[in-house]
Amino acid sequence: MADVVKVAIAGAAGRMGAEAVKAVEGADDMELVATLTREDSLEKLVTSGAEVLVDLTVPSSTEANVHFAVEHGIHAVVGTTGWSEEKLETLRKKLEDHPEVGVLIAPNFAIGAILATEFAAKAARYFESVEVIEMHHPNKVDAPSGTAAHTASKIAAARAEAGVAASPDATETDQGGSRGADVDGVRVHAVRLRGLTASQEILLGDQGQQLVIRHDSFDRVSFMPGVLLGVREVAKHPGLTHGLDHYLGL
Ligand SMILES: NC(=O)C1=CN([C@@H]2O[C@H](COP(=O)(O)OP(=O)(O)OC[C@H]3O[C@@H](n4cnc5c(N)ncnc54)[C@H](OP(=O)(O)O)[C@@H]3O)[C@@H](O)[C@H]2O)C=CC1
Ligand SMILES: O=C(O)C1=N[C@H](C(=O)O)C[C@H](O)C1
Repeated sequence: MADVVKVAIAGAAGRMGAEAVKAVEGADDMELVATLTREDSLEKLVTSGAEVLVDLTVPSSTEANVHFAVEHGIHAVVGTTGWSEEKLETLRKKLEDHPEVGVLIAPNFAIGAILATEFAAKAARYFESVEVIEMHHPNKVDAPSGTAAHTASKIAAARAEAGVAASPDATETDQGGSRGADVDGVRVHAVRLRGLTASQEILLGDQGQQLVIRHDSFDRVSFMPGVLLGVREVAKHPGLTHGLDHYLGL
């Protein structure tokens, strides 16, 4: 890519999209060539000459947007949630036909949240019990959060690799899903509360002790350095990258 990266933002009218527009406009090494709302045709990506699509839309839109970008040789930096393992696998296969294209699916762009997930995965093998609580603003449309699902999966993988048993739980009746969602065997609880932006707590328990790893995003500016890093790096990483931790050398 040239010194100045041509960027398009889908979901530009949304909470994250509006913040990303400001961030890209403020970056000397980027040019915002297109903003897309739900009404816009994806052809705008091609006609604007975009080199990188930043997708900050909704779970029901993101897959089509990213596949369109890949088919047209445009890299994609994706913050939108809703990427199941099945959807990721479909995308991996599509990328095999476009080996020069890079896609970053980032469940969370905030460095603190990325580190919290890493620390939790590292700690998970040493504790008998682990559960995740995510807390967000009440306008969020999906639960559990993409970050919490990603964190739980990484915790589960780390525990499986270390041969740690499932967290003990004597629950016999669970009315209304009180025990939360089961993500790869790890319980994930979702709170929706006015005043919050995005928080995550990982509770790790063992006999007579508890470790709590917590991260709070108080403002969406917390995500912007990660978005810009993704835009700068994505072309250097062809294929699918799941998690900004891979660009950070974590
Ligand atoms: N990875 C990260 O660090 C972060 C990820 N997120 C995720 O980013 C996504 C966006 O969050 P947020 O900004 O709060 O949500 P918003 O609902 O505020 O914004 C989403 C925007 O996308 C628009 N949209 C929907 N479909 C399309 C489409 N096909 N093309 C263009 N625009 C479209 C929506 O329009 P309409 O209103 O008409 O539906 C809306 O304006 C969510 O999945 C959220 O979980 C959020 C924060 C951080
Ligand atoms: O919708 C949000 O706000 C957020 N979504 C992402 C998620 O689902 O993990 C990232 C962050 O938690 C904010």
